[in-house]
This record gives sequence, C-alpha cells and structure tokens, in this order.
Amino acid sequence: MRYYPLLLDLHHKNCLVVGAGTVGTRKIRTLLKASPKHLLVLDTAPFSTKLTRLAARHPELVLENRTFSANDLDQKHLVFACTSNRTLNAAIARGCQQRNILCNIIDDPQAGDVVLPSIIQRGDLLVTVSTSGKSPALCRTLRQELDCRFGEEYEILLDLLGRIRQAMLPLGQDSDDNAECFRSLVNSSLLAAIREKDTDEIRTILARLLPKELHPSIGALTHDLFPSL
Ligand SMILES: C[C@@]1(CC(=O)O)c2cc3[nH]c(cc4nc(cc5[nH]c(cc(n2)[C@H]1CCC(=O)O)[C@@](C)(CC(=O)O)[C@@H]5CCC(=O)O)C(CC(=O)O)=C4CCC(=O)O)c(CCC(=O)O)c3CC(=O)O
Ligand SMILES: NC(=O)C1=CN([C@@H]2O[C@H](COP(=O)(O)OP(=O)(O)OC[C@H]3O[C@@H](n4cnc5c(N)ncnc54)[C@H](O)[C@@H]3O)[C@@H](O)[C@H]2O)C=CC1
Repeated sequence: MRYYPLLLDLHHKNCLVVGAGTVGTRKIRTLLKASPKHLLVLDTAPFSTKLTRLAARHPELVLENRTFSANDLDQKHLVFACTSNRTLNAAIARGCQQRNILCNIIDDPQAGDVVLPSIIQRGDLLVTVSTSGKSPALCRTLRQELDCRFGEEYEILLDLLGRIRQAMLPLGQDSDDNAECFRSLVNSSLLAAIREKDTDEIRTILARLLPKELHPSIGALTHDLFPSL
C-alpha cells in the first residue's frame, strides 16, 4: 500500500493553501467542507469572485494577496502547495518537511506526504477513491459512477443506524448480540423502505429486529427521518 488512508478532524487545525488557481480552489472547497479552525490562502494574483464570496460566508477562510514566506508555515498543521511555480512548490515542500508539517504538493506529489482522494459524500457517509496518484482521471470517473450508485437514502439510513446504535450500546447487551442486530438491520429491507419513504414499513422492520427494550423508542427514532414530508 503506497499511502496510509486516514480521516483527519480539522476542527482544531490551521491550514494553508498557497496558489488559488483551478486546482487550489478545488482543494479549498474540500477543506472548507471539513470546517478547519483556520484556512489561510495566499496568491499573488487577484482572487476570483467565487473565492471572495466563499470568504464572506466563512470567517475561518482568510485570503491574502501576496506571495509565500517561510514564516507562513508557523502554527500550520496541513499545507497545500498549489501554485503554477514549481520552484516555489518545491520550497514549500522542503519547509514542511523540516518542520514535520503534513503537505500536499500538486505538481510533485512524491515531494509531499498526503494526496487527496475523490469523494462521494452522503451526510456522514464518505466513500473515497484513490489510485495512489496513478490516475486522477480514473478517480474522477469512478466518483461519477459511485455518485449514481449511492442515493440520498444512504444519508438517512446512516442517521437512523447512528441513532439506534446510540440507544443500543447503553443497554449493555453482549457485544456479539449488538453486532448481530446491527448486521441484520443493514442486511434488511430498511434501505429500500427508506428509499420509498415508507415510514410504516421502517417501523415494522425495526419492531422485528430491535431488542424489545427499544420498542417504545421506535417512534422517537423515526419521527423526523424525512423532514421534507
Ligand atoms: C497525486 C494527486 C495529488 C493531489 O493533488 O492530492 C494528484 C496529482 C495530479 N493530478 C493531475 C491531474 C488531474 N487531476 C484531476 C483530478 C483530481 N485529482 C485529485 C487528486 C490527485 N491528483 C492526487 C492523486 C489522486 C489519486 O490518483 O489517487 C482528485 C482525486 C482530488 C482533488 O484534487 O480534490 C481530483 C478528482 C476530483 C473528482 O472529480 O472526483 C484530473 C481530472 C480532471 O480534471 O479531469 C486531472 C487531469 C487528468 C489526469 O491527469 O488524470 C496532475 C497533473 C498531471 C499533468 O501535469 O498533466 C497531477 C500531478 C502529478 O500527477 O504529478
Ligand atoms: N494535483 C492535481 O489535482 C492537479 C495538479 N495539476 C498541476 O498543478 C499546477 C497548477 O494548476 P492550476 O491550478 O490549473 O493552475 P492555475 O494557473 O489555475 O493556478 C496557479 C495559481 O498559482 C498562483 N501563483 C503563481 N505564483 C505564485 C506565487 N509566487 N505565490 C502565490 N501564488 C502564486 C497563480 O496566481 C495562480 O492563481 C499545474 O501546473 C499542474 O502541474 C494540474 C491538474 C490537477
């Protein structure tokens, strides 16, 4: 395995993107979705209106119209070198290496430590695709295929499973019993019932598969699954 896959919580992390062109802007959008504590973006050219609008909505996003200097790495945890200047990107990579800061170098991935995958997101469900840098074009195509495969019902299913799990674990049942129950829910026709927005059927399935201690909670677990209905 060329890369170690992991999911990073950015809520307490300071990030830096140098270069806000086509690729830099894509990296910025993905970063913002994960709510970093602070995201500084540097570019020598004027920022696009897309980015200035984003900055108006996101106080954590700070755009500065200037070039990079080494002290921009102070207090940073994750850095993206996204300029069209190979020499500058390489200098950022070296600076990050010296200070043990994780970095992504868009024109020389091997000089950095992290590469980004394609992402399919349905609420808290993330399906990611990586080719370890061999073919971003294949990532994109697979992402488009998976986009069709995973509908919004997965977000609702996952929310429901999360609620059930939170209610189940405090019951203190044997963990094998918990696992069997969760697997039976996942393998049931729950997903199809959610796709059909059939609340009665969802409740019937839960009554069949959940331990009896949770039966009184089925109404509360399911009442607001479809806020638009
Ligand atoms: C190594 C990596 C480092 C990194 O950036 O993290 C990297 C590197 C490079 N990409 C290049 C080109 C393209 N990148 C894309 C698209 C994406 N690139 C992404 C990630 C990664 N790209 C990392 C590895 C991911 C992996 O393979 O696992 C995605 C998945 C995520 C994201 O960027 O958010 C996003 C898809 C988003 C989506 O749609 O789902 C397209 C597709 C298109 O635009 O049609 C093309 C043109 C087609 C092609 O080249 O395949 C070049 C220039 C090569 C040249 O000079 O020509 C380099 C530099 C190099 O390879 O040296
Ligand atoms: N990793 C990836 O996903 C991909 C990487 N690439 C590589 O990335 C490079 C950049 O691609 P694009 O974003 O399309 O180019 P772009 O030209 O849209 O963006 C480059 C940005 O860097 C800025 N910049 C240049 N010198 C700077 C400096 N000294 N300080 C601050 N900002 C500076 C420019 O003003 C511009 O906004 C390409 O040359 C290619 O090698 C290309 C496609 C995808």
